[in-house]
Amino acid sequence: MIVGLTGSIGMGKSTVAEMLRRQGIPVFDADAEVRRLQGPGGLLIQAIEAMFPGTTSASGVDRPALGAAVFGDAAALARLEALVHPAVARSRRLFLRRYRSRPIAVLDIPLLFETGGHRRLDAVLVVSAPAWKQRRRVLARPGMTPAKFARIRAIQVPDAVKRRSADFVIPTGGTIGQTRASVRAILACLAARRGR
Ligand SMILES: CC(C)(COP(=O)(O)OP(=O)(O)OC[C@H]1O[C@@H](n2cnc3c(N)ncnc32)[C@H](O)[C@@H]1O)[C@@H](O)C(=O)NCCC(=O)NCCS
Ligand SMILES: Nc1ncnc2c1ncn2[C@@H]1O[C@H](COP(=O)(O)OP(=O)(O)OP(=O)(O)O)[C@@H](O)[C@H]1O
Repeated sequence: MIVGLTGSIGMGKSTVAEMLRRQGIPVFDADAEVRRLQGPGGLLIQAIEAMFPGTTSASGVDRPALGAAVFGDAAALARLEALVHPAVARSRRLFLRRYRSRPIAVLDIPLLFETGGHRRLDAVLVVSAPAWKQRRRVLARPGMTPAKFARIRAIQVPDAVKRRSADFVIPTGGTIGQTRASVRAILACLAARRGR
């Protein structure tokens, strides 16, 4: 069973992904893959430098600089995505091949709905918290500003739409313990579905 995990900025994807890993479930982390491809010696560095001059150095992509170039400029973001997404898709295929004998493998993909990947999955999990909590969490991050947060929110599929399209919503507005309990309940439900 291939299960997608997604949610908007700061909703708790990484936190839930870690909980799933602790249950022994393989989780593909699309964001980590992007970081690897853009990090020191990463495969995409040269192409990104050619497209966005001055945004890379020996230590890889200067993420705040690249973010400033693409968040708020739809055409620039589309060009970057056209470079990054096929490379991530390749790694995802390798991951799925590697874990194909497992009962469940999870794909943690921030842009699952934005890229239409949800159509090829057996189930989609969406992490969701009230907008004010999302805002408070994100603005507490170093380097984040209200303007940058607004630009990112504007290009993401809204939380309400994601929730409507989910097979399971994982509420992340409460305590970590509550989130962990709902993750466990969903895993039990997926196991029961598999057995049917
Ligand atoms: C522009 C980059 C370098 C900025 O990096 P930075 O560390 O400052 O931000 P980070 O990656 O943590 O993203 C911040 C938030 O924006 C969201 N976000 C990132 N890229 C996109 C995008 N193309 N569309 C919508 N939201 C996005 C993330 O999910 C996250 O919620 C980086 O986000 C990037 O390379 N994005 C393009 C690749 C991509 O689409 N990645 C997302 C999923 S694979
Ligand atoms: N009940 C909860 N469930 C999940 N996260 C919680 C909860 N309560 C508080 N948090 C906090 O909210 C933050 C969520 O951040 P996390 O990095 O998991 O989000 P994300 O969706 O992966 O973000 P991004 O899209 O920016 O990568 C963490 O700091 C986490 O500790």
